[in-house]
Amino acid sequence: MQIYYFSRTGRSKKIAEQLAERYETTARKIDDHRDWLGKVNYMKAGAMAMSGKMVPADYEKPDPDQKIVVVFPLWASTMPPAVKTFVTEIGSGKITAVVTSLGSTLRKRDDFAKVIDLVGDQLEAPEI
Ligand SMILES: Cc1cc2nc3c(=O)[nH]c(=O)nc-3n(C[C@H](O)[C@H](O)[C@H](O)COP(=O)(O)O)c2cc1C
Repeated sequence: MQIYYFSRTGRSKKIAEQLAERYETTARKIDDHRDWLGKVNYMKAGAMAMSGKMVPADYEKPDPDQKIVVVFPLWASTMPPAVKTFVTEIGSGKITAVVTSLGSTLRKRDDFAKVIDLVGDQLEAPEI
């Protein structure tokens, strides 16, 4: 089990770390080296996600023979740009997506091996 995450405010990171602990592995960060915090960056984040943009992303290369789980926040009903990069490079069909959000769910989901929606204020690590 390989657990990856992208997180702006820490909710997805927390879930990834809980899963990593459960499966006795480490949570690996998908890192775009950008600061998405603050109001202006929030707007930028939404606009970039909505337009389907990708940004370069650093991450430890996954072993293709092991299961890949990615925990990430829903941005404008879709993936954050760095997650889109990861999914495009690795192939969505191999990935179980765990999507954290406040109210809505991932719109385009059929390409993933599986999608688990974690919606609301209080999130708990799901069964994978
Ligand atoms: C740019 C942006 C767009 C968002 N769009 C949505 C959305 O469409 N639907 C929703 O329910 N939550 C939306 N959210 C809320 C986040 O998905 C939610 O707070 C998430 O759990 C945050 O995870 P994180 O702490 O790992 O960044 C959005 C947040 C951001 C920053």
